[in-house]
Amino acid sequence: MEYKNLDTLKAFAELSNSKKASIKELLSKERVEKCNIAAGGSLTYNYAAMPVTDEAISLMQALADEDELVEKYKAILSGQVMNPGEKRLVLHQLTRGNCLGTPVLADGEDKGEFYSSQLARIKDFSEKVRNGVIKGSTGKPFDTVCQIGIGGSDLGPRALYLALAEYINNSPVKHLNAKFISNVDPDDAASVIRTINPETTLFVLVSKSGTTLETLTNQLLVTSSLKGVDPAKHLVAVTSKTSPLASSKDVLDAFFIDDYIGGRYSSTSAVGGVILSIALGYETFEEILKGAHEADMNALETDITKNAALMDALIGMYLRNVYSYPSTAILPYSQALSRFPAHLQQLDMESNGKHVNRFGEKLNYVTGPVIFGEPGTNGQHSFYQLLHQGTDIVPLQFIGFKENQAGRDIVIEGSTSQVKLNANLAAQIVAFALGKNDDNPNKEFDGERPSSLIYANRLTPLALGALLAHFENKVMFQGFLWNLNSFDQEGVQLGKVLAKKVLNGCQGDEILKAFADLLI
Ligand SMILES: O=P(O)(O)OC[C@H]1O[C@](O)(CO)[C@@H](O)[C@@H]1O
Repeated sequence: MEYKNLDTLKAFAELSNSKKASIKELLSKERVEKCNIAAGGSLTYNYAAMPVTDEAISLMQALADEDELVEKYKAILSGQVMNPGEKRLVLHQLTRGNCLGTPVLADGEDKGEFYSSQLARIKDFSEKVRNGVIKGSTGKPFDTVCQIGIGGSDLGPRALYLALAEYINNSPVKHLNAKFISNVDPDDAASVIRTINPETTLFVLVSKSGTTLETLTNQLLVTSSLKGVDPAKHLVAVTSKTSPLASSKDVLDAFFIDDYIGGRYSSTSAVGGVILSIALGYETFEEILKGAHEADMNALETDITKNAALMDALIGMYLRNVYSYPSTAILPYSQALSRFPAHLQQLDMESNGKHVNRFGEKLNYVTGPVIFGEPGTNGQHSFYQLLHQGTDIVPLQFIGFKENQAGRDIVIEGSTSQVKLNANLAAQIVAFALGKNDDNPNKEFDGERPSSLIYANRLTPLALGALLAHFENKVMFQGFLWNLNSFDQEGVQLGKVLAKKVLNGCQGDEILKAFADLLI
């Protein structure tokens, strides 16, 4: 859908060209207290340090209304085809609740029913593994679960597990160690196999397509290493019903994900549900789903000052298309979120790193930004020099929590470590925004570096679910704004084809062979 009329976009552009807002001039105590949006799942999104004036906000509201962004979201939720090319539905939000209250039927199947039946199976299976009813082939209960998968079959589930491991350790809920194998690099699998006891480890083989080279290779590498056990009793599959894996006899059980759920949007399906329920308890996974559903409900707000994901999306587009900033940094001040930026790289860059619109027409505007990031305060000792004094301005997305997860802390020089962490977070937001004058240019900070902050009291399963869904919905709204198909990934296919060509001897492609000869 093109914009009904381009006045809003033109006004948007003129606004920034003619009178670029200054964060230094905008920022105040009152603005910090005013620019908060409840995002669901105990999260709050704060945009006080973004260069958006009231005028820009009213233009963004007009753009959201003109482009019918919430209506498009409702169309997705009700199972309408959004992508003309693929005739595919986009149903990942349905895995955590039914926002519109009506079941989504696709080819006659009640998808809500399918998802709840899969959840029931995950609950039953994970409880039996955790309480020793389901044991390994030598009769020992499982104490470790290991996911074999890559991309969306690895990044989201791994990020969510790492985000809650310490939280669970500091709770009465039993914690089964989870490990992850993803890369076809044999050292990846070796580094995990060396640390596990085959008799007490259950492997979760995750591949929606059931054809991904890395995952199938690792399945054989792992099962060939399992001495003294029957591999089929130590392996479950998570795949689509239409994949070759669905009918494999080499697995103890199989859980299914809907064809209409993209890999990078699949953490709240069985792709994340099986391993998270076995490792952290089904109730923990249920809380993640609850938080994600609350964020999905928040994303239905038509008033952008009440819709955190939509405001985040609009500001992101403003900084990308009007200020022409090429990248965005995700900076969680929480070591538990160490792999969350990596998950968001796939979510954002594989969704909106596109050069044609939904109708296959070449675009004449820029689309998805480069996403990178590391937890704070570590990033401060790594790449913050460029963020503060580099020649490129990089929009920043901070994430922070008032309390830690492990419950263990120490007071040194009058403050706890958690307070020191958040003192750095608050300081960085202000340093980026306001900078510092200095007679020595090398010590001068221009400021005017835009940032947002998502915060909550503590990184709980509920907050984590909402955080996951917030970014999924932000990326979805930006895809609508850029008129893209955010739910395919043609850009990853060429590399796979050429890799297969190398494995088959390069078939006369001398440049390909020249590089292959350097390495093989
Ligand atoms: O789950 P599968 O089908 O093995 O795919 C793994 C990943 O490969 C991709 O298809 C391409 O990177 C991702 O979108 C997906 O998450």
